Amino acid sequence: MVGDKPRTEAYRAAIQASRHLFQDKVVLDIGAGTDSCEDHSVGSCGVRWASAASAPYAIDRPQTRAGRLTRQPEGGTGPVGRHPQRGPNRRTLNAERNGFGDVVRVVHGRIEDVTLPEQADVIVSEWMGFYLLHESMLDSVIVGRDRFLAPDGVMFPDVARLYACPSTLAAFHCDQLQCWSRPYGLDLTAVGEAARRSMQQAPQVLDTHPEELLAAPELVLELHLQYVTAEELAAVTCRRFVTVTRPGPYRGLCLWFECQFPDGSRLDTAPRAPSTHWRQTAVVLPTDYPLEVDTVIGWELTLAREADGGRKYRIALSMLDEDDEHPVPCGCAVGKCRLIKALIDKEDAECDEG
Ligand SMILES: C[S@@+](CC[C@H](N)C(=O)[O-])C[C@H]1O[C@@H](n2cnc3c(N)ncnc32)[C@H](O)[C@@H]1O
Repeated sequence: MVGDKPRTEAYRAAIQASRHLFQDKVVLDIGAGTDSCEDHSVGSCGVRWASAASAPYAIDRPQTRAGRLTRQPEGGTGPVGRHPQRGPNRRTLNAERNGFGDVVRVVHGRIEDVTLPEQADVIVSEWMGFYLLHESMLDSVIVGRDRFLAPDGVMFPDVARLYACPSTLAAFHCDQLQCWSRPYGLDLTAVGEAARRSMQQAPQVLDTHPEELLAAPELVLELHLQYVTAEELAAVTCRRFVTVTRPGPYRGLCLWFECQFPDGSRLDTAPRAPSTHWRQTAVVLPTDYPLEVDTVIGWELTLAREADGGRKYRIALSMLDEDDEHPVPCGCAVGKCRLIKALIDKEDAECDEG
């Protein structure tokens, strides 16, 4: 993840642009560690804000090998250092080698279980999973927010949005499915069909090209991290009708997200943005639907948390009939939807003027 430059740079730039939010503040980094080296001390984001905050707490789950990189006092097993008000502190090699050994307060534990001596002015976290919600730790961040964020505190990032768009999934189709049609003059389409069936069971993580998108992207979900609740994340259903702007075979829905920081900057994982480790996610349809420009198509996407209490989601995608009820407002080209949208836009403009 540290190697994911667009991700890490987005946090770095946003933190630098918001130094006033961190200056002399109590800051909590939930999930501060880096999984890759199992130094659950201070990851790439944490070390960057540590210099500005007066009390940066770096929290991550205890791992068996965490102690290896956590510096202990000569011959002892306890934490190093004791802050007069804030109590004992662990020093870690990451924090130390970046000059913040005495500043960062490392807490090993789940955010759900740890205790802190004070409330936080800012909560920083990089919690996003594939298509935002998959195996995401947002539920834990919500618990952390409710336990530790001061009433006028700030979430960092503060908004997250999930988008979806019908796609040809052309590159993916070529790599994973088409290759089975006539390799070496043999008809192996049965293997391709089986592969496509298995893809219905799980969303596919892949890089897509903007030219594979068949219509304008639609906003599926907008989360305001200050307020969102775990209950709201249990099941998300989105119905959309869109007008096709590019002809091609419709093979599935492409999903991606963006996160917005308090300074307005964004971490964008769209097909047009530099690739991140999240890439995009495809929900693959059972068969191809050839589409012409100006066709109106409808889809319904449901993301439902698995009943086992884990962090996984079940995704279902279905096609809607053009005559099914359209949401209001709807961005498609059907006359009725255009009219309603024009009326709503007019009312909004009048409100803004008034
Ligand atoms: C994406 S990684 C963090 C990356 C790191 N902040 C960086 O900048 O490189 C997410 C981290 O959250 C931690 N985590 C997941 N659930 C947690 C919880 N309930 N409490 C504390 N940490 C948690 C994981 O152990 C993992 O290290």
